[in-house]
Amino acid sequence: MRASLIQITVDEGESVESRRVRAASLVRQQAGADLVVLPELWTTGAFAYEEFGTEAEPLEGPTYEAMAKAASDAGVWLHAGSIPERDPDGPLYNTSLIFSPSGELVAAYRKIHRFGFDKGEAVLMGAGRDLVTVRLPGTTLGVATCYDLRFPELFRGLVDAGAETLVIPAGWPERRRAHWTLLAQARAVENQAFVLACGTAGTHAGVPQAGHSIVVDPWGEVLAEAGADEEILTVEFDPGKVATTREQFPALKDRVL
Ligand SMILES: NC(=O)CCC(=O)C(=O)O
Repeated sequence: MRASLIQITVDEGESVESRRVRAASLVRQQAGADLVVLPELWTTGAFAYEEFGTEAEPLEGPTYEAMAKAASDAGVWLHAGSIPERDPDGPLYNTSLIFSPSGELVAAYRKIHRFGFDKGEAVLMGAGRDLVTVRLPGTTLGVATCYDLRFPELFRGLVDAGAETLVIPAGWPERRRAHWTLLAQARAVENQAFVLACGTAGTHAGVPQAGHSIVVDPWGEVLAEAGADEEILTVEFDPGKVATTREQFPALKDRVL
């Protein structure tokens, strides 16, 4: 399976519309990949709290339209990262969109753990409730978003629902880059699953981004890691390694709780 993680730059020097057009073009350039991944809140920036309200879109808004078309033009499964979603009957949500190679929306995931403690996303957005998995030929994706990475019980739930490849779009800051790498490897090892974690480059709202998108295999080996700048991280992996790792080192079977 070939996956491309698009570590796009998110900064104030580019308009949301221009970045949307550029992201769609980058997705189209990945034709031939099986799965393409974009980061969290790449239209606004994950820390650009003041823009969440002004740039929020309905689920089937401009980013949905652009990404559905890009997925079908490229013929790829697309985890299009997340958007600030405006629910007509409720609050904003940090919502990930996943498209099939024909451009159909196959899943939407509203981020469960909101970041910011008593400010930012934690107060501006509502919390999702539902775990989301997506069946692809050869593997089942389990999806989570950025701060979710710190909550291992969410990933256990995804594994119980059949997840073998954990896809985590993020807008992780440089300040806590060591946590990002460590937690990505931990989630891979403890769940004996692939982890595909895609961050952003650049600086927005004064927060330098870590970049360093990473792909980890079920044994915890780092298969590929990006630098800090905009980059397409492409990796080939064998989804069958999840089953062999779980068979040869059956720690998941020893769960007591
Ligand atoms: N956008 C986020 O969820 C940021 C998470 C983060 O900075 C952290 O967990 O540290």
